[in-house]
Amino acid sequence: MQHPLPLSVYKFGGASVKDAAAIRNLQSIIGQHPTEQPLLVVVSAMGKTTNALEHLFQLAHSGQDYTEPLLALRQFHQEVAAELLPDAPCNAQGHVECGALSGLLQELGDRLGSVTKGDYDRQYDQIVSYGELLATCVVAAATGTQWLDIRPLIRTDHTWREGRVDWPTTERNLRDQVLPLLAHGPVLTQGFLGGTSSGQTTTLGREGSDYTAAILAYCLGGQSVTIWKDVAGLLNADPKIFPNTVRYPEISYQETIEMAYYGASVIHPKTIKPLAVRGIPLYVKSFVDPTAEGTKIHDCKHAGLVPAYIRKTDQCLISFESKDLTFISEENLEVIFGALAQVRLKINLMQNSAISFSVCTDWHEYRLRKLLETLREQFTIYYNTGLELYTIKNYTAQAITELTHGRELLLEQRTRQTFQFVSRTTGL
Ligand SMILES: Nc1ncnc2c1ncn2[C@@H]1O[C@H](COP(=O)(O)OP(=O)(O)O)[C@@H](O)[C@H]1O
Ligand SMILES: N[C@@H](CC(=O)OP(=O)(O)O)C(=O)O
Repeated sequence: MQHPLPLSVYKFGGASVKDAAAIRNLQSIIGQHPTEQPLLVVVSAMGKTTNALEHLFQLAHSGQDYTEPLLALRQFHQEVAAELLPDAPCNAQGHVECGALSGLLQELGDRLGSVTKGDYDRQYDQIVSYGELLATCVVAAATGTQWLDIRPLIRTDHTWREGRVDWPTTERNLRDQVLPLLAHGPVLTQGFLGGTSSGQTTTLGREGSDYTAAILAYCLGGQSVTIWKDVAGLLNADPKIFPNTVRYPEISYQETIEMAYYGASVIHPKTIKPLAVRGIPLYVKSFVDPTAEGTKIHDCKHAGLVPAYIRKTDQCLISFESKDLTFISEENLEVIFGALAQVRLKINLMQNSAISFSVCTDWHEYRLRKLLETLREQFTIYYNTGLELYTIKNYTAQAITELTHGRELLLEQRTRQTFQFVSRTTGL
């Protein structure tokens, strides 16, 4: 079944649903969408709920008491629901009836109670996914949109915490199940979530709701995706870190993919590819000023973009030296790459010299420990933690001088468009 009019996909992240006032603002934004045009809305967990769920899961997994933080999470959702739905009836416990909210909160408590030792990543997904389920329940009730459980539709493999999408099955599921619903008005669903063939919940990687919006637009033939943020659009740097930022009115998929890859946290790195493949434009707009222009990301050419600055914190620089002072050969590199892939440490930057090979990765203590266990026999390994990785895209000599001034550079690298360095954390 094909929808007769072009479909728009809107995505609202944690900041845009952080409390009742933010959800009313969301309601006003979707209310301005032409009623005759199909709209699919993707919503993330409210505010910092995903962090709170991670914390709850860690407590449960390590056998510690989680009663208070669970109560706080319950109360937060119930209070927001009560504020948004003042006329709704209350249940036997005195909580406002808000779709499946009470049932989901009960389920979350039960699941936390049955967390067992081991099997960390699979159990993480079963718990942390409640953020999006709870948020969509509240937002759908408040906005009168159709609530959709996305987990049986976005099919992934069993890579817990970073499910890999089975595109043909997902496309078939979405077309069969979602297109008929869109004919009856806006549909609202969860970002970040998927499900396996055996019906278990997976997550798509932290901050993965942008990616969900792209999956939906790709599979359903969307005409555009709009992600609503607390910034004016895609800027040349994170305004929370760098002063005097500049907005890009339009920018290519290619430039954006590179910025996201280097760590610009405004867009999840996996978001762009599905959109580029089907030529679907991505708009980044401000939920604070919804009529402002924002940024259009599409297939365009531009000359002379201003330099973009990206900082990745919590970095670790690992250096491998061959024990017998032989050269770093292809055989050695194969072993190192294999071990990095096995422990799921992603390389953010790498460099080799005759007897040493260095990689900069995100800091994950447990994964690094496993890496050291695997490679200790074969290599002498040094590592530094508490580092930052800076990238300047489309750099100028002046941009490099200003950013590196007064810093000790542990490693630097330059291509024609990109300058990167690793330094100790000092702040800007
Ligand atoms: N290049 C950039 N342009 C705009 N915002 C950026 C950029 N890089 C990082 N950010 C940060 O991204 C934030 C918005 O993304 P995020 O917090 O993930 O939103 P949400 O979770 O609400 O979807 C902004 O508040 C800003 O601090
Ligand atoms: N709630 C998830 C997924 C997500 O994308 O969130 P946000 O849109 O708020 O970045 C997370 O915090 O990782």
